[in-house]
Amino acid sequence: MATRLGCPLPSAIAWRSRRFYAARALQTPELRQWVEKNGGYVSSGIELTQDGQSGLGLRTTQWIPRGQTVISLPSHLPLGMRFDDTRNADSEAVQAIVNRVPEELWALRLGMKLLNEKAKENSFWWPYISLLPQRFQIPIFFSGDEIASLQYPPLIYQVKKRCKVLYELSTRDIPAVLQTCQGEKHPFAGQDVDGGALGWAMSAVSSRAFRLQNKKSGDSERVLLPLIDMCNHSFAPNSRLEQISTGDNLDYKLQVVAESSLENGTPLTLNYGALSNDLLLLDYGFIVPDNPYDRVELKYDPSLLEVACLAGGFSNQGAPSFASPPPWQQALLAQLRLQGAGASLLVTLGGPEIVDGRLLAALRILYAGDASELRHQDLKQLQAWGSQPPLGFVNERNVLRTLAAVAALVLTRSFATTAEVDRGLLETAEPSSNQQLIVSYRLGKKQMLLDVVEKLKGRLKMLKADGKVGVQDHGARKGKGFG
Ligand SMILES: C[S@@+](CC[C@H](N)C(=O)[O-])C[C@H]1O[C@@H](n2cnc3c(N)ncnc32)[C@H](O)[C@@H]1O
Repeated sequence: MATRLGCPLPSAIAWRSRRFYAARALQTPELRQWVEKNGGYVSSGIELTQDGQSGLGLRTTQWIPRGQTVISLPSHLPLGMRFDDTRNADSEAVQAIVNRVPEELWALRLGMKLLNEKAKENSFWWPYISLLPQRFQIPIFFSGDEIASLQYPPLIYQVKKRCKVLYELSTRDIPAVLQTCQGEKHPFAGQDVDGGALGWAMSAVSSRAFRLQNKKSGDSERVLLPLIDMCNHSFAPNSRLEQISTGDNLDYKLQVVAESSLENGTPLTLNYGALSNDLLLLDYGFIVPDNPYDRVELKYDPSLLEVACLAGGFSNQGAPSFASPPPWQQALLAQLRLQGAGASLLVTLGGPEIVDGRLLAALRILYAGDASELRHQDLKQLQAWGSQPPLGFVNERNVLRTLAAVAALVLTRSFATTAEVDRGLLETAEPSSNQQLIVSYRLGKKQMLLDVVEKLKGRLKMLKADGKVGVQDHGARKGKGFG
């Protein structure tokens, strides 16, 4: 079982029918016609294209003015859960299977619907479904060795968790439901729904679904948007998705609108959301270099702080007691939710804030000699950098040194290769290969930690350079104190 976890999806390709292998790009006029025939609109100024890096995409074939609608879909074209839809009602078996899928694996829930539609090749959505990619370069399809070579424990944990759920569903839960369905009642035309098929369905949905407001229930739901989902991602997109109410009833349409004027030949891009590289890789199979939403996650761990404190130059004597701080410090750590019931120990390094505010505040508190030092501070101030070190020069110096050592320790403890080795590997990796994706991903995390160390060292230098820093102006602060 342990070895299968890395790759429980052997037959993703075998599951697919021969007809399914037709070149996707060749079928794209059919998709356009299908959208138009079913009440949608597609501007004559856009076309589908293909490149080696991001697959299919949409591109302008003429100048498009800002604000122009380039695609419009009526509300019956998106493919969502919609079990009440009588036209393409799911069988009881599919509903029974979906009910066994954990809620957090929403993509798989919707994917089951997709598998059901796919089995009926004459389904309403077939012109769209037949264009979905045959394979996905996402970590649940990586080999065990490739998953291990991601090197970053939080992501490896997530990948293994997904693999385990898929494995259990496909070997235990789904067969239990399907063995009760024979002949015409079989929702997938007698085909096994194994880990490969399930993994395919989950990947198809996780890499393409959009979150929309359900006008009837008011809830948000994830749906697949034919043709619109051919837009690739950018954090600085040139198009936006709009959900527009039509008339007085609850009906709506979905539109892709040009955010700026677009020159001929411009790829249409949408923003998939404020997603870290972990989520982009897990769900979509790509990463964005210098992603502003990416962070390195770690657990708030007193023993790590202890080692970092010593590595930062503190002697054993005089070092704070990280594992069992005095009660006044414990009370503040609890307010930061780093201790006690309801604690949330996940903290981050990287991003514009350099380190998680809670970790910064915790260290400032732990290095404070006694509660009176904090009486003119509030927790909000302690979680931010500000122009002055809130608890004085010595406290801030200790905090910065310890944080830099934490980042360096995470770098050396978590990752089996150095950034330098990874850069060398990238020079020889095949473009668009799993190896290139994996090494780029882990190198991004390492670079982020190296940047954190550099930024903290920079702050340390500035702290020394400014003679005034460290003189606490207690008189200037009023109220809000908790000391
Ligand atoms: C919603 S689909 C977009 C259409 C897709 N390119 C296709 O071939 O069907 C999302 C997928 O497109 C690719 N993609 C989108 N934006 C990308 C980007 N900025 N860089 C690399 N790949 C991207 C990824 O494979 C992702 O899973």
